[in-house]
Parts: sequence; structure tokens; C-alpha cells
Amino acid sequence: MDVLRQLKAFYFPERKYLIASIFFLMCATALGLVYPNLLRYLIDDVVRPKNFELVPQLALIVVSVISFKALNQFLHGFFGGRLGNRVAYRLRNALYDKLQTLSFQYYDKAKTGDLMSRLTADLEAIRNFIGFGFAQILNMVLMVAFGGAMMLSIHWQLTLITLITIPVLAFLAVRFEKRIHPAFREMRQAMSNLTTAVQENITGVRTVKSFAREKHEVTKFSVRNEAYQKNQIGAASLWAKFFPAMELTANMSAVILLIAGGMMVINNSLQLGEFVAFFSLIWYIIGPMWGLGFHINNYTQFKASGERVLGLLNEHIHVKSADKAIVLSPEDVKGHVRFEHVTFNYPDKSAALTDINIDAPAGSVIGLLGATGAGKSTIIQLLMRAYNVKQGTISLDGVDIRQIDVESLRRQIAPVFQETFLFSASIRDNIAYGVRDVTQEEIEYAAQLAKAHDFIMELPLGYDTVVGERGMGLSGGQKQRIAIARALIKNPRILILDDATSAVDMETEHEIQAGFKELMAGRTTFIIAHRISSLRHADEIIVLDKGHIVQRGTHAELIAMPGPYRETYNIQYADFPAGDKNTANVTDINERRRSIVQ
Ligand SMILES: Nc1ncnc2c1ncn2[C@@H]1O[C@H](COP(=O)(O)OP(=O)(O)OP(=O)(O)O)[C@@H](O)[C@H]1O
Repeated sequence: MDVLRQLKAFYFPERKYLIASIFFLMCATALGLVYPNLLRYLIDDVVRPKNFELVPQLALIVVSVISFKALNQFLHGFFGGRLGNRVAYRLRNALYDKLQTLSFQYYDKAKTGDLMSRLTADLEAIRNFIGFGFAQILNMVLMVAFGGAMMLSIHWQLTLITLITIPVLAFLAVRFEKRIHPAFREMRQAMSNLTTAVQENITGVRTVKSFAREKHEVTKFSVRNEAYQKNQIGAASLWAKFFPAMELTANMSAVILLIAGGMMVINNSLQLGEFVAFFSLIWYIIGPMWGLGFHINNYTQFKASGERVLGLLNEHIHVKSADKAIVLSPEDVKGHVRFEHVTFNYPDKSAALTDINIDAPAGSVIGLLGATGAGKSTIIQLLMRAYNVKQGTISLDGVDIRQIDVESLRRQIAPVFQETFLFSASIRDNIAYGVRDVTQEEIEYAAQLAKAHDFIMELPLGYDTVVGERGMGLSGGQKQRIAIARALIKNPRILILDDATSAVDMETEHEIQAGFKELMAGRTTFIIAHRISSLRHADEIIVLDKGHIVQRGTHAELIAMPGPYRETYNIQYADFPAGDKNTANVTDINERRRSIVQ
């Protein structure tokens, strides 16, 4: 019931459909109760007194009742369907909205397959129950109440004798519910594990095939498949025991009625017509009891699914805008970024950054260098408020970013990540992703700056080329260049290049950077790179090691002092004679490399 209460916001606005669906079902049920009475009338008032002239009239009434009942059943289905689908629609939208607001911290642990199964299979179970199951349970209660009342009005003693098995039926049903609910919960989880395995396998199919791990994947899948099968078999055997037990108990009522009622008819304390009507009415009570298992099944599936859907809806949002957060107006943002004594650790991990201080005046270029895992990307993640800083402060133009509306903060920043994600859409749409109302000229200009225009034009459909899921069909460097164009078109105050040119050759990287210079004049840029050539023009280069800043300064300053920067430089420029190193530029290096290869 708690699940039902918590989902109220989704079905309550559709209550007119709920009421209509219940009303028509009740009408259909009430009309069903006319049959036993017609039967009683037919036997006691028509057949026995031989009033056969009433038969056509009676037949006409039966046809009308049947037709009217069918119409009511249709309307119940119609409104029930509307209700279920509208509730599912609302829930689907709410879940999708929630997925957009959940923070990076949630996605660090989330499993795509599990989320997909919540949005599909679990929603389906909710749709079924809210649309039909709920009305049917109510109908069941009404059938029992109406049928019982009618039986009591005919012969109360016989009613009590006949319905002696009802408490047993109710007991069996409740016991069954207690055991089947955990089974369903496990089944839903097992299903989500299966979906996760399939989803990961399809996403990582290239890795699987390259490492010839198909057999391992098949085994991994069969283990989960077996777990799911076991859950299904467990639930099926519970059903297998429940149904015969229910049927046996329910039929006992019919047997008791035949004995007790038959004796009453023989003793003339009950009319034959009443006895036949009674026999017909008893199914009004036994029938729903029989269906109790089905309804319980429906309800428990709904409950298990509802818990999973609510679990997602109630998920904590780690990063959200404060009340009365400042909404930045782009024309006023200058882009002065400061990190002051920032120390940060990911949940359940040791510090990824310790006492970080950075002052990036508006328009400056900050280079970040360091071994893998040194904390470079974490600095960027914190600036974008992917995670909340608990120790120290990060400010933009003197305002703590925790006081700035998250969306408006992120609108000022355009990141290009090491791993490029492209949507399965046209190249044009991928480039224009972060902006609204953009012209083809602007798209092409950004692509030219990112050195992507030429290769796009060589594709048969040019900017209309639809890239496969995650950019399949393009090379790593081509994907990166599209991602750079996507960032540039946003015209941001702060540009972040997180190893953004790692997949393009040095010459292209140099050309792209020349384009940046033109566009980024007056904007703050953070460049994370492993190549010194990408950073050497930065206003300040920060060298990180295990989350600590170990060196900082300009290229010239850092090269002049012993330390990790000079070591990296020496390794990367090892091909050059000592005198050339300081003057070598990217083109020189490429030419030198080419001559070595030749
Ligand atoms: N989402 C995360 N959850 C938990 N720990 C993380 C997460 N991201 C990074 N870390 C950890 O934080 C530390 C710093 O990682 P970070 O990604 O900032 O390094 P990096 O310098 O950018 O490395 P690379 O050059 O390989 O990208 C590492 O120890 C890493 O394992």
C-alpha cells in the first residue's frame, strides 16, 4: 500500500479514468448478478407454474442484459487502458527527468541495463496493475460483497454453511503472497542483471572480440541466465502448489452447498429455483477467490516494480542548485577562476586532490600536466561541479560556484573530454548539440576551426552523415575534432580540453590550437595534456603528482629548473640535439620524426 501511496502523484491526476473504469466494471458485475435471479424466476415462476408465454420476454431480457454487460466491459477496458497508459507515460517522463538531474556520483555506480529494465519491464508491471489490476481487485471485493448479500437475502443459514471455507481460502492467499513477493523481487533483480550483461556485451563487443573472450562472455551470461531461470522455476513451483490448494478448497464449498442445499430442497425449506440461483451465486464468491492468486501475482509484481521505480525516483541528488542560487548572465561573466585550498576525495577513497590553489585570471590559459591518476581531470570535474567540494572553495569571478545555479554555471563552460561521445544523429546535430538556433555557417565555421570541415565534406552526405552509436564509423581523431567543434560553437567563457587532442596527430593538433588562439582570445582555457607541445604556450603550467601540485610556472621557468616537467620534456624531445630543444616547435618535431621514419 505504501508503494500505491507514493505513486499517488502519478495516478491521482488521472482519477477520472480510474473512476470511470471502476464504475463500468461495477456495472458489468452488478449486471452479472441479474443472471442467477433470472434463473430463479425461470424455474420458480415460469417453468414450474407452466407460464411458458413469459419465455420470449425473459429471453429478450437476457439478451439485453448480456449486451449491456458487454458494453460496460468494453468501457471498463477502454478507460482502464487509458489510465494505465497515461500513468506509465507520466512515470516514464518523470524517470527520464530524474535521470537527467542525477549527479555524476550516481552514474559512477549505476548500471545501464538495470536502469533500462526499470524504465521498461518495471513500468509495464505498474501499467498493468494501475490500468486493470487495481480495478479488478476492487471488483473482486464487490463481487464477494454483492454475491454474499444476495445469498444472505435468499437463505442466510445456507449462506453461512456454504461459505465456511472462505477463511481457509483467504489464509492460503495471504500465505502465498508472503512467499511470492520476495520471489518476484529476486526475479526483477535477476532480470536486470541479465539486461546489464547483454547491454555491456553489446557496448563492449569490439573489446570482447579483440580479446577473443566470446566464450567467457557466454559463460558469464549463462550464470545470470541460470539465476533468472531458477527464480522463474521457484515462482512457478509456488504457483503449482497454490492453484490446486485453492481449487480444492473452493470446490469444497460447492460440495457443501450440494449436500446442505439439496437436503433443504428435499425438506421443502428451500425452493428449487432458489437452490439453482444459490449454486450460480456461489461462483460469484468462489470465482474471485480463485482469481485471488492472479490478482496477488499482479499486485506483487506491481509492488516489486514500484519499489524499484520509486527507488530511482527517490534517489538522492548530490549536486543541485542552492535555494536562491545566482543565475549567471553570459555577458557579465568574465571567466576568472580560483581554486583555494581545495582538498577532495571521491566517496570511500583517499584524497584525489590535496590543498590545490589555482588562480586563472579571465582569458588565461592554464596547462595541467601529470601522470595518469594525478588528479588533472578531477580539477576539471570540480570546476564543472560534477561533485561538490567540501574542503576549500572554487570561485568564478569571485563567487563561490556552490552559490551559482548549476545549469547556468555549466552553460559558461565547454568541455572536450578524452573519450568522445557522439549521439547517433547527423554530424550537424552533433556539432550543434550544446546550442539552440544555430546556422549552417556557424556550424561550418566551428568545424573549420576544429579542422573537421575537410573530412566532413569528403563524406558522401557531408554534414548530414548520421554517425553510428557512440560515433561508430569515424576514427578517434575525427570524433575528437567533431567534439572540439561542438565545444567551440558554444562560444564559452571557459574552455576545457581534457586530453582533447590525444587522438589527432601533432600537426593537426597544432593547427587546431592555432584555431583556438583565434577563438579563445579573452576566454579562460584549461588544457590537460600529456604532450608538452600542447601546453608550452600556457600562461601557467601546473604539474600534479598524486593529487599535489609539485611544480608551477611558465614553460620557460619550468624548463629552467630540475623536476618532473624537465624530465618529461627531455623524454618527449629526446630526438633533438640539446641546442634544438628549446626552439623546437611542433612542425619541427613532425618533420624530424618523418625523416627518422624515412
Ligand atoms: N569517478 C571516480 N570515482 C572514484 N574515483 C575516481 C573517479 N575518477 C577518478 N578517480 C580517482 O581519482 C584519482 C585522480 O583521477 P583523475 O581522473 O583526476 O586523474 P588524471 O590525472 O586525470 O588521470 P588521466 O591522465 O589518466 O586521465 C585517481 O586515483 C582515480 O582513480
